[in-house]
Amino acid sequence: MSKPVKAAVFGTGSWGTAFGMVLADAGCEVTLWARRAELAEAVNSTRTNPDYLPGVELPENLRATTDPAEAARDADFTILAVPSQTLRGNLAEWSPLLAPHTVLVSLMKGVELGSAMRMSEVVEDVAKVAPERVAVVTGPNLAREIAARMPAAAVVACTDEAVAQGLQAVCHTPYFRPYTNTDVVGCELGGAVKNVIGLAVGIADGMGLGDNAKGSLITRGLAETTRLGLAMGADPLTFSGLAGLGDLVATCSSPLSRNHTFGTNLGKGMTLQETIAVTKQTAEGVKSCESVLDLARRHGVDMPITETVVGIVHEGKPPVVALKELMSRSAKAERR
Ligand SMILES: NC(=O)C1=CN([C@@H]2O[C@H](COP(=O)(O)OP(=O)(O)OC[C@H]3O[C@@H](n4cnc5c(N)ncnc54)[C@H](O)[C@@H]3O)[C@@H](O)[C@H]2O)C=CC1
Ligand SMILES: O=C(CO)COP(=O)(O)O
Repeated sequence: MSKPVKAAVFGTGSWGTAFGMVLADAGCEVTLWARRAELAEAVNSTRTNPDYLPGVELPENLRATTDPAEAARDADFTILAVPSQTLRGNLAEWSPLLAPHTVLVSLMKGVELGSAMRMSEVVEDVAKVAPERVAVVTGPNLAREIAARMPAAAVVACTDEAVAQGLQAVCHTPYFRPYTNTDVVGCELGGAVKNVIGLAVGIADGMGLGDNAKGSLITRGLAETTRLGLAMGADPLTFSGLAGLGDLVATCSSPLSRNHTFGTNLGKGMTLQETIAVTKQTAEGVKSCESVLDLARRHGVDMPITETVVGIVHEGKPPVVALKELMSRSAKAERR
């Protein structure tokens, strides 16, 4: 019998744990790296992650450690599931420990502040690996639903299709159906920008603006994501797939989305500080809206919804004022 595939998952938060469970259900031997000893101990002794996925029973072939070397040892796939803005520092510590043959896999949906780099670019830069050794998992994958083994499709993207197919094979389960894609740029942009649009839709929901507003924001959000993607060399068709429309719809309709919920709280009138205080998990769009706008400006692309979110979240613009400005922009053709 061949040896089981080994996977290391760095980050024992919601998605790291849930995706670790997917890999374990698909037959991999999975080791989660946790920052806190109490959490690693709880995973190993109770087979649950009480902090991030309470009530979910984790498989036997998944364990946790706080030792990054132990997690990384001999891993065929090294999965990265930490906040986008801490990845660079985290990976600098872990890089020397990685197995030489390992494929690095980003689960993260953000863009680095300052550099405006996508997560796979940060991985290549810090771990000094070629793009063919870096893959991305994205799509409509709310962690709590996956952890409940509710059905979902996903995208595994890598510039090397054979590598994407290898990852697809090791995370395919009866409830998790991954498709391959070689458009890494488009897949990562879809994931990062949908968080910003999720914030916008949440704000609109919190203000009680109705479902027409939601449909309009999702569609125009997808239009500005596609404009940015085209300027960055992505395949526009990626944005009508799971990494684009699929994830936008899930995020913008679900109370499980942290970005959507964050926006809803702002739209209801909470201050930024109050909203941050009640948000226990990573809402990537809060920081990445600034780096997405940075990318848009670098590429000369107009992204009015992203600009509006930055105005509300980082510049203290009242949502009612932002709405008025967005609606009174000069009239345009739908496609240009
Ligand atoms: N939760 C979800 O439904 C999904 C999340 N994602 C993406 O996955 C990434 C991770 O998100 P979640 O697991 O949901 O977040 P989370 O907030 O549930 O967990 C974050 C994890 O990172 C760790 N962490 C926080 N700060 C750290 C630091 N300075 N150094 C090292 N580790 C640190 C935390 O201890 C925790 O284990 C994000 O980019 C998110 O957009 C993608 C798809 C679904
Ligand atoms: O990316 C996600 C679903 O695909 C999770 O969205 P949130 O980070 O907003 O919870």
